[in-house]
Amino acid sequence: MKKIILIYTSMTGNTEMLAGEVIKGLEQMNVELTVKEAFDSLPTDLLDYDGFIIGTYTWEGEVPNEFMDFFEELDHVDLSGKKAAVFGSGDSYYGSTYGAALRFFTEKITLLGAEVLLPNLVIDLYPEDAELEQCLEFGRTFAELMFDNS
Ligand SMILES: Cc1cc2nc3c(=O)[nH]c(=O)nc-3n(C[C@H](O)[C@H](O)[C@H](O)COP(=O)(O)O)c2cc1C
Repeated sequence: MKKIILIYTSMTGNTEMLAGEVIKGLEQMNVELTVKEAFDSLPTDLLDYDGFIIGTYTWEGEVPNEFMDFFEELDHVDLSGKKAAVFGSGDSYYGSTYGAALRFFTEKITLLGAEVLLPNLVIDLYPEDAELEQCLEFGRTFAELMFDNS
């Protein structure tokens, strides 16, 4: 069974709602899932899993505080062979920095050797029903692609 860890942070609950649906999608598949919050996680946690999913909002064009140490310490971890995906809530009002934290994560984990299986899923603020459905599909598809890639 494939082992997947989902690590997320959410200040006002939007990314948490998205995470709930991604988790449901993953749970519909035959995977062993661990869920942790960013403040409670270390990049070395990723080494114990076949795949990982990051859920994050964006704060002033940056990775939010709760993920900052994790993000910086990632540089010391070899992610070769790991499958990954990134999702989160942002606010399109912020224009060029809309969902920027997701892009920072994707760029870094790619450089560190991870294979990003899906395009980043950024949702504008609070998710509507159709967007919750997209999150569920995101989780299901991630699990499916992990099997296809093995
Ligand atoms: C001070 C401040 C700065 C923000 N900066 C950005 C930003 O640069 N880019 C973006 O996409 N969203 C930005 N946001 C919006 C949050 O990412 C958005 O509200 C998100 O839904 C919060 O997710 P959460 O509910 O999971 O905490 C900012 C919000 C605040 C209050």
